Amino acid sequence: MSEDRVLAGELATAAGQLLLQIRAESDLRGKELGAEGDRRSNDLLLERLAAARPDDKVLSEESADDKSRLHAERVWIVDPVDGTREYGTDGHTDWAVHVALWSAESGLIAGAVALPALDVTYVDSGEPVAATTGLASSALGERPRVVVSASRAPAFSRAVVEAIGGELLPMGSAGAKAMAVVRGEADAYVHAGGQYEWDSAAPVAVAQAKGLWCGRIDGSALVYNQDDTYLPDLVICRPELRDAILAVTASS
Ligand SMILES: Nc1ncnc2c1ncn2[C@@H]1O[C@H](COP(=O)(O)O)[C@@H](OP(=O)(O)O)[C@H]1O
Ligand SMILES: [Mg+2]
Repeated sequence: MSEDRVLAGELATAAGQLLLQIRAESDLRGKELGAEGDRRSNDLLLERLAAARPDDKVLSEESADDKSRLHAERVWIVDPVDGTREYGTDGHTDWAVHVALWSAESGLIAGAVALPALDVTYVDSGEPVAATTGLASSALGERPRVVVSASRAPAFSRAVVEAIGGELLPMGSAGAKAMAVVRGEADAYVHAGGQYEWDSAAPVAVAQAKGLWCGRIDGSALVYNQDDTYLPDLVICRPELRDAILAVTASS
């Protein structure tokens, strides 16, 4: 595995452990805990990236946007806590830390998604694999499961599950939802209505390496390190579901 991928995995895991510790030791809950976790996880990621990769730029949800990244060769795209709402709520495991690396030459070249409450970090293998070997070995179920935001499910959610004869599974965090598809617990993740580059960069890097199809709801490519970091919609799904899902989402 490339050194960048190893670093992405180490940083996401370390930030996740810090977040677990903060949650265990703090009396804060809700938005206050989310804000504290965001700030301290961001500090850890920025410090460790500055030490390990001093020449690279960083785009973080929790930092001022340094536009020099637009001319950089390599940009780390990080979300210190994804699923902030769930992190602040007792009993939730659907929150994540995202660390991705984008290069001007090749787009996303490394990605790690830590799910600290589940004690697991997913790192993209860097080797594109066939869908049949990369995905969970289970065949597509009779009723494919579609994960959607627990608080902001897209308007087309119901139409998507009707088109594929599936069922909806609400869940927090873009990273947690994408990794549910990577694990084979779900078959697709659809989102629309708002999101930013840091919400999807690392999850997409991992999901693509697993042979999942990733793109916008109109079928176009997800493009990162843009001036405007708003990237409001995406589909991550088993390739065999792509056409049926896009038939609904592209016309919505
Ligand atoms: N309509 C919207 N506008 C902006 N961001 C959105 C959004 N819907 C979801 N997101 C962001 O996408 C991430 C996953 O959301 P959800 O849990 O609802 O699926 C969250 O990231 P953060 O927790 O990092 O803010 C959330 O803020
Ligand atoms: Mg996020």
